[in-house]
Amino acid sequence: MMDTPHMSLSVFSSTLITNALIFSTILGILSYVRRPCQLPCPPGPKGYWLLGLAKVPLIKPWLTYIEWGKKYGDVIHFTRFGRHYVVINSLEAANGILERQAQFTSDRPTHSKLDQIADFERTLATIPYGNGWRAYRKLFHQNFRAKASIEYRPIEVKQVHKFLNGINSSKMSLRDQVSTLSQIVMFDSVYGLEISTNKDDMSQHARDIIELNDLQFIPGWEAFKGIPFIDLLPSWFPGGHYRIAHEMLAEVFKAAAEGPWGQTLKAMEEDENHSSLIAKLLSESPQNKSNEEIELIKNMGMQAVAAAADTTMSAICTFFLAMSLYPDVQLKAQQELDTVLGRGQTPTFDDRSSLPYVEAIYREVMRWHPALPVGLPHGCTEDIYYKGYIIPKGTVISANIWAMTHDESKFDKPDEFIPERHLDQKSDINSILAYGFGRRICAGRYMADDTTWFAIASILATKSISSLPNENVEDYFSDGSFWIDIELNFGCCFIELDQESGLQGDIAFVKYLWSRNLVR
Ligand code: HEM
Repeated sequence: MMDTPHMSLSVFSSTLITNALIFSTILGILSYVRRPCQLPCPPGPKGYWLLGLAKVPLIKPWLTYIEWGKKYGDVIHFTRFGRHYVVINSLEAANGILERQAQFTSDRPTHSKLDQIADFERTLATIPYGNGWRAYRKLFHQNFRAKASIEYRPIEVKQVHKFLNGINSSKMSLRDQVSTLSQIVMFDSVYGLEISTNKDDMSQHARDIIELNDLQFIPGWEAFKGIPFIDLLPSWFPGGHYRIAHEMLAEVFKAAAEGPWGQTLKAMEEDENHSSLIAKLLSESPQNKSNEEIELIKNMGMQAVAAAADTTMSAICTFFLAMSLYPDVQLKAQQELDTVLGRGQTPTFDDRSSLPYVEAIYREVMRWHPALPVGLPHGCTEDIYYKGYIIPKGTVISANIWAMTHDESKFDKPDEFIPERHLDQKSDINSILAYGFGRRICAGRYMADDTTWFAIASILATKSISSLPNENVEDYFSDGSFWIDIELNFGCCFIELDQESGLQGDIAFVKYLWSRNLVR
């Protein structure tokens, strides 16, 4: 077989299925045999004997899980290639599993050989639970907790004002401008560096991380990782593309960590007034810093930029979309701003508590279209129990944040954008479900909260958003784990899928690797 894009996809896919079937049957038997059987797993779609579900939903999967939930309940279990998956559809169950049993549900499913090839230990979001995660999370927390995040506000103000000044004259699309804003705030804060567009090399590396990772967040898609020896397959062999993709990720992680790091060290040498988080951390007792500590700081910078890139962009783009569709909401917010601040005045962070309607808009943005509708997958390190069911050790657990923020029993007309629903609620960041759960809750949420709120308030105070061309809201959103492309060209989710099938996802993934010349 030739190592070429011209290889027939049908031959490829049938071989892939055969291999997957053999491997997964073995895995299925092993996992079935070792599965504790005193209690049943939660109900869910069964798929094939031992193999489990051949197909998992890849197109807006959160909607399929809501449908499954109507049949199976709010905790759904399925297996794929011998791996156990649980999807949680309700806040009550998320509290019972991810919060109250957090000591056993705070892992990430990144223990395979492929995960090691990808170097997932470099990012806090993907490093397995344990001492490595604790040290990394501690460093992140010290620099991005509520109090520390206040330090970045002057940069947020500067960059949001720059964004507003350029918004009408920029040659970039609105999405690219918002994407640039989301990243520049982080580059400036962490490294003291400015990017001019989201197409800059440094910026592109951060986005490549997101793109290569996108499907990994969808429950069941990454089940192939458990197939024995998959990391050893040559690139031309069916399934060999997974190794290539994971090697690519390692390269991208490295480039994203080393590039801005090197530039910051240079800037520190050349400019004695250079200020940034990295410079601050390096100047604190530099002689006592071990190589491990230096690596951790370096990786934290890369993680911060990558984590902020598409999430913050998604939230701000969602805000633009909502304002274009709900002009009355926009008017009401502008009246509040005019009354509290005076017409044409831009807000400051000190004004936040005096602007309850603007606050409600921010909270509704986070509810209406959460940036990561199925969050990031948690891993289960022990057998745990919930309402008479067992969730076996090793299960990949996903919180369907979308289902929780569109729960009709809690939110009247959940598909509509109604900020008023938050007006009499206590303003507590920890109640924003879009930031996730338990010990793996978003480590950058205070800064994300500041940046997103400040952008929303400043845009409302200075601009009027007119209507966007498309009537169908869902058309503005991509199908994968990340959201939104205002121009409808699916910039966030790198694969357009036309069928709800795991195999289609694999084929689309191979096509993507070919199209980017990533298959060698
Ligand atoms: C609107 C913007 C953002 C949203 C909606 C968001 C959402 C999330 C979610 C859902 C998770 C997974 C939580 C879980 O596993 O249950 C997460 C993890 C994470 N986020 Fe954010 N995020 C945002 C912005 C940011 C920013 C700006 C940073 C960096 C300063 C950041 C850093 C992280 C990190 C490091 C993790 C991994 C934490 C861990 O695994 O221990 N995020 N985020």
